[in-house]
Amino acid sequence: MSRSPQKAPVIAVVGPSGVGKDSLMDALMQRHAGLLKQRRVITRAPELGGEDYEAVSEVEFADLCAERSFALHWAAHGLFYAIPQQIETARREASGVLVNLSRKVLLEAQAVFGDLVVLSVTAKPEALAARLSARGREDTAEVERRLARAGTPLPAGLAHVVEVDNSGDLQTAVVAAEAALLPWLQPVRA
Ligand SMILES: Nc1ncnc2c1ncn2[C@@H]1O[C@H](COP(=O)(O)OP(=O)(O)O)[C@@H](O)[C@H]1O
Ligand SMILES: O=P(O)(O)OC[C@H]1O[C@H](OP(=O)(O)OP(=O)(O)O)[C@H](O)[C@@H]1O
Repeated sequence: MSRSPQKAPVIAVVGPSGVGKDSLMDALMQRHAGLLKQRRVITRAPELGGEDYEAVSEVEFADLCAERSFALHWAAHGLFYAIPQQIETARREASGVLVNLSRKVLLEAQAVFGDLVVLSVTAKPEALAARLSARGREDTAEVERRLARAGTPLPAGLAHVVEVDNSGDLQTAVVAAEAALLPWLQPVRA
C-alpha cells in the first residue's frame, strides 16, 4: 500500500442493513484508541437516533454540495448521505478513520481518499432480519426494502478488502476485525 506517513487510511465499513456496521465501529474505537469514526451528514430526521450524525434538510444538503463541502456523497434508502471534507483533518490525527459507506461508492472513495481499506461485514440473512426488527428504526416495508439489498456485491477493483462475519457474537467479530485491520493502521504520533 503506498501510504503517506502523515495520513491514516480511510476504513470503509460496509455491508447490508442490520449487519452491525455501527456496532462494530463503536466497539473497535473502544478497543483501539487511535481509531476515529467520521461523523456523516444525512438528510435523516434528527430524532431517529442510532449513530451520531449531522441532520440536514435536502435544501441544506444541496447547498453544502454546491459549496463543495463534501469529500463524497451519495443517495440511498430515500436519503442523502455525505462525508465532509473534514475527514482529511481526522486522517492526520488518527491511526485509521472508520466511515460507514455505501457499497456503490467504494471505487469513488478509493479514488478520492487514495488509502482505502474496505471492512466488509457479513451476517446470515436470518440474523439481519431479526436485528433490523429489534433495532426498530425502520418500518416493516423499509426493513423489507433493506433486506432486498443485502446481497449487493462489492465492486471489482478494490485494492484492500477484509471480510468479517458478524453472524455470531459481536465481540468475536470485533476481535477478528481489529486483527484484520491492524496491519493497515498508522502509528499514532505521541
Ligand atoms: N453480533 C451481533 N449480535 C446481535 N445483535 C447485534 C450484533 N451486531 C449488531 N447487533 C444489533 O443489530 C442491530 C443492527 O446493528 P447496527 O450496528 O445498527 O447495524 P448497521 O449499522 O450495519 O445497520 C442493532 O440493534 C445492534 O445492537
Ligand atoms: O448501498 P448499500 O451498501 O446497501 O448501503 C446503503 C446505505 O446503508 C448504509 O446507511 P445507514 O447506515 O444509514 O443504513 P443501515 O443502518 O441500514 O446500514 C450505507 O451507509 C448507505 O448509505
